[in-house]
Amino acid sequence: MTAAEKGRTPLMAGNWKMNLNHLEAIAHVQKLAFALADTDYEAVEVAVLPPFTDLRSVQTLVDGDKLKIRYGAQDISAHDGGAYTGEISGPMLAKLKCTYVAVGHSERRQYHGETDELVNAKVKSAYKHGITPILCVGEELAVREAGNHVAHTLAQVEGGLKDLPAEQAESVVIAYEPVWAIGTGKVCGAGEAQEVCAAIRGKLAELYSQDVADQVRIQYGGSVKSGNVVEIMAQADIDGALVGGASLDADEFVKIIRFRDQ
Ligand SMILES: O=C[C@H](O)COP(=O)(O)O
Repeated sequence: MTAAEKGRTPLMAGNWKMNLNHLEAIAHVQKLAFALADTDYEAVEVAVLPPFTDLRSVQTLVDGDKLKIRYGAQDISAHDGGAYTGEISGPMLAKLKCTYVAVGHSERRQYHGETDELVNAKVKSAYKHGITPILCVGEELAVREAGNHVAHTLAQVEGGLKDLPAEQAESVVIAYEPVWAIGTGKVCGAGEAQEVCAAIRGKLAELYSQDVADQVRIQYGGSVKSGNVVEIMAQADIDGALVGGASLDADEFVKIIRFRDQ
């Protein structure tokens, strides 16, 4: 059964990473909104995760034009405020009405040394301020080659959700992103992605309950494009995509969002 058949609304989120200034952000969101005008947002949820500096512009556009595109941030501080130079807090993101925040993206883990413990603190900070975390997990190439990809990813899920109550866990979004497939053009086979996403759902059932596991949306991320999204979205435990590079091309992102039209 696909996500929709299970009652989980697919979430297509564009992670812009460190791309597009606030003026480019406005043009990009306007183009997306125009192209998505007749989209049934009840059937597919659309979100963009721009850099922090774009959030106010995106908020103004979304509010002003009553767009149904949601937005969020790419990171959140574990702290609510204070002497943390360069950090952006949950209260700041909540004030900007962010719906989502990506937490523990592999680029944060790799370049900024984020541990499961810190990721867990950020997940809790997001919930504390009413923002839904998109918890990113996934293995590096060496881990997959050693055959430890499932265990590695499940450990990240468990670490990221540590001590999180079921009422919060049931709304978390988990993005499975094999690191070796990010920005490389090497897409993880849909069946391989499904194997890990099914294991993630199994872990959620073990940590919480089958009911919680059935509610959580699990995205796949890593070189998603219009040419492979249909096969990815046909997998039983994949409920959306976290799209990097392809989300910067409005036409391509729209084709991904409208995967059902293919
Ligand atoms: O957050 C998005 C992922 O890192 C995937 O990026 P990508 O679509 O450029 O491979």
